[in-house]
Amino acid sequence: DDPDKIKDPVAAYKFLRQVRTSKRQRALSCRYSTGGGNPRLMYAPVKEEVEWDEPRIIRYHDIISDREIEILKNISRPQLSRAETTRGVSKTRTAQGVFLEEDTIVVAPISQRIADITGLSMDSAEELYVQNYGIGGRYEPHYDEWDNENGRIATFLIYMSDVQIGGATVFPEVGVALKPKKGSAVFWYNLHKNGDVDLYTEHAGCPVLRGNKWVANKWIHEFGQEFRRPCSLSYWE
Ligand SMILES: O=C(O)CCC(=O)C(=O)O
Ligand SMILES: [Fe+2]
Repeated sequence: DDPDKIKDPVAAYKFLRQVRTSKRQRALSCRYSTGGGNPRLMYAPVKEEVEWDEPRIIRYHDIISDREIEILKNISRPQLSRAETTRGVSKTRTAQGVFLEEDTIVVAPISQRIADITGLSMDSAEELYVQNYGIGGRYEPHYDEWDNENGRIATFLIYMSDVQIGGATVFPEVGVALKPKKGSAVFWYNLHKNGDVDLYTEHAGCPVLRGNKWVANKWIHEFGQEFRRPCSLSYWE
């Protein structure tokens, strides 16, 4: 039963709920990383956990403090409620979101940290996009990038809350479920090195059944990564 073929969203989520942390996922490794010797990370290595190998999905622990999270939520809240009145209701995404300007106190250091951790340039990245899901809030299966020039080469998804029940980020094509864990982030490339979309990166935000889910997305684009992530003609890289 493929969710794409299921038109009824309730049936689709019954399917997605079956996506569970697999044995393979648990066997993958965990280590401290300095981003390949980045001086800003040498004294405070980031705890890195491989959630999946193909596509490579990396979880970074404790990359944002509770204080920073509170500030981000406080900045976002009034703008979220304003967005609600002006926007039509999306059928595939029942969350409220806002892009935060880079020049606010907490946002710039977070971008710098993402650059240090991933080794990628933030020059062509989008502003940090904060989203809040209430009970029942969900995001149906989608790709972050489809077919644009200077597309979203990678996604850095920060969890700004735990969720009591539900709310996992799932990759139905590969069977990975990422449980929101406050202060952690997950990172993956949406594009192969040749620029094609990695079809295994389709993902969804499962409905929040109990609790309140906050995430922040940093979408990183292709331009500026030419020397950081060299392109390749090979499909599989
Ligand atoms: O909320 C999630 O777990 C996923 C969010 C997402 O995929 C997106 O905003 O593009
Ligand atoms: Fe997404």
